Amino acid sequence: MPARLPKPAPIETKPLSAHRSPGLTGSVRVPGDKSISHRALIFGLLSVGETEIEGLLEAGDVLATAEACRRLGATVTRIGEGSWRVHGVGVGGLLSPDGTLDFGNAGTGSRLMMGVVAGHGITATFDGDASLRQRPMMRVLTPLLKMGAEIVVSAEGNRLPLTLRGAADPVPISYESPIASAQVKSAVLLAGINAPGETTVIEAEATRDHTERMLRHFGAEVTVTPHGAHGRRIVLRGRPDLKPKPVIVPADPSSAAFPLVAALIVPGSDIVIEGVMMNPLRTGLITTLREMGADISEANLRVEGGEDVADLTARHSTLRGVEVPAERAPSMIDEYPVLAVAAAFAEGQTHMRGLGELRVKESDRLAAVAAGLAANGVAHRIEGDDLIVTGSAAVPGGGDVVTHMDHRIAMAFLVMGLASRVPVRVDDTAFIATSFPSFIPMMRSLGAEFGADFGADLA
Ligand SMILES: O=C(O)C1=C[C@@H](OP(=O)(O)O)[C@@H](O)[C@H](O)C1
Ligand SMILES: C=C(OP(=O)(O)O)C(=O)O
Repeated sequence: MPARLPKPAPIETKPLSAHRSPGLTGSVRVPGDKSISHRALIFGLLSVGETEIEGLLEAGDVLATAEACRRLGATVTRIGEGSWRVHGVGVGGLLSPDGTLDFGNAGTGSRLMMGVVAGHGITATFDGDASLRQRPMMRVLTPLLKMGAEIVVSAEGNRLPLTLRGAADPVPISYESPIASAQVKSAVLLAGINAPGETTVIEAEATRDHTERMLRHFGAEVTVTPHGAHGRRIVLRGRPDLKPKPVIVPADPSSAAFPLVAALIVPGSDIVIEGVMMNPLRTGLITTLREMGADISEANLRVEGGEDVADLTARHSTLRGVEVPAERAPSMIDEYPVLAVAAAFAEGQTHMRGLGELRVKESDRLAAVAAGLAANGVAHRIEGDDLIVTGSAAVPGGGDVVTHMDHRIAMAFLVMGLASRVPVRVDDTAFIATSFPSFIPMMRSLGAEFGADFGADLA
């Protein structure tokens, strides 16, 4: 009998305040990359035999994908901390699951698995929490329907809950994605695995390439060529014989972003974040922070699990506002909430361009960030899809931040409170467990001061 999967912690509202802290010091390793963790489980499902995964992110979003893989026929076993085995059934061997696949808060898990189901002659019902039920699914369903999948039933606007009938013989397509989205690209490629011939995705802006890398790692033939100024053309030869391969998951740069920015804004800080993935399609935040004057250095550059990783040292820095070009957005799409916090502490104006996609994340992040900045006395404005923040080293703070079921909003504003004059309160930290369950204790280990005191008396 396989060991039972750990269940995601029950969600209850957990408010928290972050207080001006002494300099952060010490060395930490943030958990495994969320994007790679989802994909490692899915590729384990799609290969016949045993895939060993080390460093898997054990957080709500990924545990939901693990459970979905199990219901589609894989045996998924936790061996020890971050150490997992997936005994997969292989392409073509998937089963129609009993009951609903519940993806909780996870856009990536649900959309990638829609690609998997679309490429198999099976039927599955997808659901999620109130945040995921709001998120657009047609972006992945449009190409998947062209490949032969059918929507059996769905909530209004083709949102979740949704039942998808896959194609036993998916049609290979060439798809020019109108959105810069690794989830869309990945859904098409995952469906294309079971299609005869070549499935092509053309993206105008290069997005994270973990699916392409993992396809190759598991034995598929993928060619990637430049397309236009910033884009790529990805061609997958269908029906590869995927073979299980060990996966080592590097530390998540999107999680590292929080201690990184905290060290830059809290005076006296000097921290090390070990083994952070430095895939250039994920390092837009580091590029931007350095342009702002951040003291971030890389040491022990090495390759782990097929990805470049480095130990990052970050020290308190005097930051200045910069222009952040729209074409950089895909390489730092999840980092804008915490970049906005860095911008609040930077002298002058930081102009972040092309943030339309932030409106359809776990919350409307453009609106949630703007509301959080307003609550904490930070001058800012939204112009179209741009966010413009006018910062200064002295951020008032004192705000009550509404997190809207969004882990990154919660973590970003807790980071702000570590350096603002008056503590910052967030209404709910429960969703941090979807991507970074150890965030609060890890930040405390560096010297961050949080309280549980949620009330008007703090100011
Ligand atoms: O493919 C992935 O693993 C992800 C892609 C991004 O979403 P989009 O594809 O919607 O940009 C990102 O925001 C998400 O956290 C993870
Ligand atoms: C957008 C995110 O994730 P997802 O789309 O998987 O919910 C995120 O983690 O910031």
